[in-house]
Amino acid sequence: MNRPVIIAMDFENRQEAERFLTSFSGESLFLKVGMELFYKEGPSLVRDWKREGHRIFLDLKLHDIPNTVKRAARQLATFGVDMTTVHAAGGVKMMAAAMEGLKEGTTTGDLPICVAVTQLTSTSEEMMKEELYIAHSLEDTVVHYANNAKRAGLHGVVCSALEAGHIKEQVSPSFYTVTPGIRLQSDSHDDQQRVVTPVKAKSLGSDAIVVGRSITTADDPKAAYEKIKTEWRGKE
Ligand SMILES: O=c1ccn([C@@H]2O[C@H](COP(=O)(O)O)[C@@H](O)[C@H]2O)c(=O)[nH]1
Repeated sequence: MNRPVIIAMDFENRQEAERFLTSFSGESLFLKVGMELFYKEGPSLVRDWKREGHRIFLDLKLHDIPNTVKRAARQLATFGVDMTTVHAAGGVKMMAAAMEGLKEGTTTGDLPICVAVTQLTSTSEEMMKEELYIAHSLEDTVVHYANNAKRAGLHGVVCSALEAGHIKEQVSPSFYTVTPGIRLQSDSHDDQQRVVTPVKAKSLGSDAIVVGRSITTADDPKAAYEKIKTEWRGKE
């Protein structure tokens, strides 16, 4: 996969999302459908966007007992998505169950890339220790969860680009790192804590960036997307 910029389609409904897509006039994009849009529009939206030539990252962050996650993953695999998520906090058995479910449900033979959320990019070191009561450093925790994800047979993790290099070093250079929390220098951080620019994400070695509001709320979304893509990939 060629260093994608994945656009987080955090819209209230299909109409708003598709109004946004008109700025891209038929271009094939990598679109992340999260809980808000999926709970409103369901699998038909995902199938339609796939048919239109977009790649789909269905980001539902499964987190439950292994049997429930396996059964949910089996259903999810039938949508033909390109990438999906579970929470690493569910443990190795839960993540392995998700992989089993995806394998059972995949009808085309193309298994979606499954990545585990290590620590949300809205979590700070302080919050992790004081609220979540995790006694290790944020970086050690992220790397530990990434190792668990590898043991469970997942393809990679969701983390901040700040941790991508350590994951490559300590888990595997080919372990896929998907990194949200991307902001241009001038942007507000909003609710994100571990934030980097596209240029920095590139230098830190992340494989894919996820960008929502910096594109979706920009005055000119297409221009914002192109600027981010150029910073992230360099001129093509
Ligand atoms: O740790 C995580 C995991 C997922 N996300 C998702 O990425 C986008 C980021 O949106 P921005 O508007 O660019 O902040 C959003 O859909 C999150 O659900 C994340 O941010 N951090």
